[in-house]
Amino acid sequence: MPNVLESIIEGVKADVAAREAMTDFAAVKAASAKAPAPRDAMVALRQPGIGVIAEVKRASPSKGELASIGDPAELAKAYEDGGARIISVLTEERRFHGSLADLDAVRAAVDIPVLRKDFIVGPYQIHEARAHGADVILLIVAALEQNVLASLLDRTESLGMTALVEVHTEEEADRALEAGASVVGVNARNLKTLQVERDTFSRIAPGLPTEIIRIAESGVRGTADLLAYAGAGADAVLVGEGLVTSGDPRAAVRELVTAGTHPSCPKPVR
Ligand SMILES: O=P(O)(O)OC[C@@H](O)[C@@H](O)c1c[nH]c2ccccc12
Repeated sequence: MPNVLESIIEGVKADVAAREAMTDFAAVKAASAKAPAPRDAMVALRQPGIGVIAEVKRASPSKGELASIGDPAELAKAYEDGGARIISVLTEERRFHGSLADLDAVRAAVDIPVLRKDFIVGPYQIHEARAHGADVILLIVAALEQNVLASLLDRTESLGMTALVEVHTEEEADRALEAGASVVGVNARNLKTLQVERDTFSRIAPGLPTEIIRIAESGVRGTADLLAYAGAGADAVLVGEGLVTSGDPRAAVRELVTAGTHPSCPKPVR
């Protein structure tokens, strides 16, 4: 039996193959070269205080449908108004009900950097992300062989984008560093079991070199969770479900941003 991550990736590969049959690699590469220059996510992430990366997330494999998002552009604008530093857009279709159309809509609506959140398996999706205006790409260590991870990271950076390299274990964190990651995301949700393991971040983050930007992913429902991650050394938190189910995403982001920039909020040690 394939685990959840493996079965998601199987679907993603089939979807990429279908898109590639319509628009070949050379064409998507040419489109990525013509896209307006990427925004600098590192500058956004280095602002003082704990940043909020707010996610446009319609559904998840663990919970099914989370929110009916009629207008992803409007949601992204609310996040930006609320003070988010980066907008994450899920583009995986089968389990997360996202799309490249969502990415396009968000890109057109906001000025801050945009993250394409998907299960990247090859260079095609990186050029595709750039062609659709992405500034940041998620690379999931657990989904990639080491040499592939390193080459996708290089390709992301050579296109002027930033890679958020996602890990769940100390071994994966070592692989992220070995590949040359500068931004590491620790996902509290284990993508093989879908369980949220709350101490994952505090276990892994202290072992990362001080210059690495650390993002705490998943399980943030309110300011107490943000402050706990801040205390464990997070530079930013990535929040999906807590915002899309809040009823008032602008206010929900604002509350997190206020807590993350308050003088009493623990700061990363570096
Ligand atoms: O909805 P949450 O618990 O706030 O989590 C957001 C984000 O961390 C989660 O969507 C995520 C983290 N890494 C991923 C990789 C693929 C898909 C989704 C994810």
